[in-house]
Amino acid sequence: MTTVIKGGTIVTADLTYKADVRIDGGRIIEIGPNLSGDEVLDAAGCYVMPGGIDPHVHLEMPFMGTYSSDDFESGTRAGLAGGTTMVVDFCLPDPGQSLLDALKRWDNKATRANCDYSFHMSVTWWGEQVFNEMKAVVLHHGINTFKHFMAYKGALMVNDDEMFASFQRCAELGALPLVHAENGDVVAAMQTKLIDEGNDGPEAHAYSRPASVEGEATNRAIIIADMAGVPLYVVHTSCEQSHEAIRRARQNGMRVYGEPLIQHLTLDESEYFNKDWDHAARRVMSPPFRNRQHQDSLWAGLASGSLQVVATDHCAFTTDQKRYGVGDFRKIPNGTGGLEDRMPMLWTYGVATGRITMNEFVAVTSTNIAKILNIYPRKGAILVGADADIVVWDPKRSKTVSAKNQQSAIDYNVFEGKEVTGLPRYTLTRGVVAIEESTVKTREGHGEFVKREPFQAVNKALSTWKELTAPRKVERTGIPASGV
Ligand SMILES: NC(=O)NCCC(=O)O
Ligand SMILES: [Zn+2]
Repeated sequence: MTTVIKGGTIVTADLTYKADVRIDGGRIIEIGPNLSGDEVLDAAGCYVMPGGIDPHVHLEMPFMGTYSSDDFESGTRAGLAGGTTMVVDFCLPDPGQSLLDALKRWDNKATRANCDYSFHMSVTWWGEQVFNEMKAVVLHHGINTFKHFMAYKGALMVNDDEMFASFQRCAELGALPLVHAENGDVVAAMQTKLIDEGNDGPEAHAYSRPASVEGEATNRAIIIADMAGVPLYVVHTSCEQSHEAIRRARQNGMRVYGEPLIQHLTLDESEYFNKDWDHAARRVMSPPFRNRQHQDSLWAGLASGSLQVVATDHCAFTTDQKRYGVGDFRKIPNGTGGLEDRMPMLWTYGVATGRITMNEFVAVTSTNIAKILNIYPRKGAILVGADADIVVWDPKRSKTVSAKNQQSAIDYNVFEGKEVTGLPRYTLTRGVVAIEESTVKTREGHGEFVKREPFQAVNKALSTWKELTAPRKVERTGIPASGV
């Protein structure tokens, strides 16, 4: 059966033009005027765009003594409802655990996915076993990205020497390291001080993680990546200090990518000063929300290209779970939702306000990350041969965000009450209609794992340059006798 998306305007990262799209076998098979098919989807007045890719989600994540409450079923259903057709979760080995054993757990969880997915592997400890298994992860399991937490001391955090060793291994394997950049030692010390002073509420979470600790860690990770000769992807870039480090590195020729979250772009630190404990705690995530100056910097980075991707870090905990931290903000599970709202919020606060163009919207929600992850043009493109992961975007549909009608399993929404204009009319996952306006037609288990090949070009270029510029012993004749 062929499906035709008819009468819409195709918007890609580079082009805007009118054409129909014909789909068969889950792929785009033709793009052109006046196409016909067995099933016709009316796209009049809509933009036909590559479905969103969210490269930063945590579904059923074991974290801070609990599990995040959206699993691969509810999480991917939420994503599809908001126009996202692929997610990348983080496989998280326990300290000392085999990476391959951890991967089995994630493979099992993901069988319920409604859309395609992939994994980043997290490096949560270091040793010969990790070094060896990284190769199998890249070559046999289709994972070309490794995440490093510079925060969460005593839990997920890795030290600089471990990070340097892992980055060097990534360089050899054609993999890309990711960092959660916050100085975990300083954060831990700040947390203790705040608690000792009687500052135990959710606002203290923000006090303990100022922008400077993020900027410092970003800069440190960039230098370690440069020394290791590997590109770097900085997740949830939330502040000017971190953006500044990324911008400077890029100006100096380094391949460094930055990923603001929709939450940091549209919500600010005043959320933590709300008198309602639950309201503030529900918004506790790391890094915390910042002030307007930082938000302006992130928007500018998206417009100018110094920041490349908008993600969510979707890691949703219920109010009851957040209440584990009553009396001690350090125990509030860190994380917020966002999968269903990322694209509508970015369209409303980005495209409709003129901060970014429609083409930049496609770039930062889909195409750029597809290129960074090495899955373009299978994903992130409206091209013949690409997977038919497509969102038919109706710029006139609107709603008020509310937990009452969201797909996510949790009992609140950090964007509650926001008016968004710009929503999917249809979301298609490999050619199958999963969302038709407000009707959810998702199919549990439809999602497939997307294998990602190691990087050839960038890692090769970096290693060639590294070799050319490596320190070399100067061969001398007539060396004078030792002075002693
Ligand atoms: N970001 C956050 O607060 N929770 C999810 C885990 C992480 O990525 O740091
Ligand atoms: Zn993180």
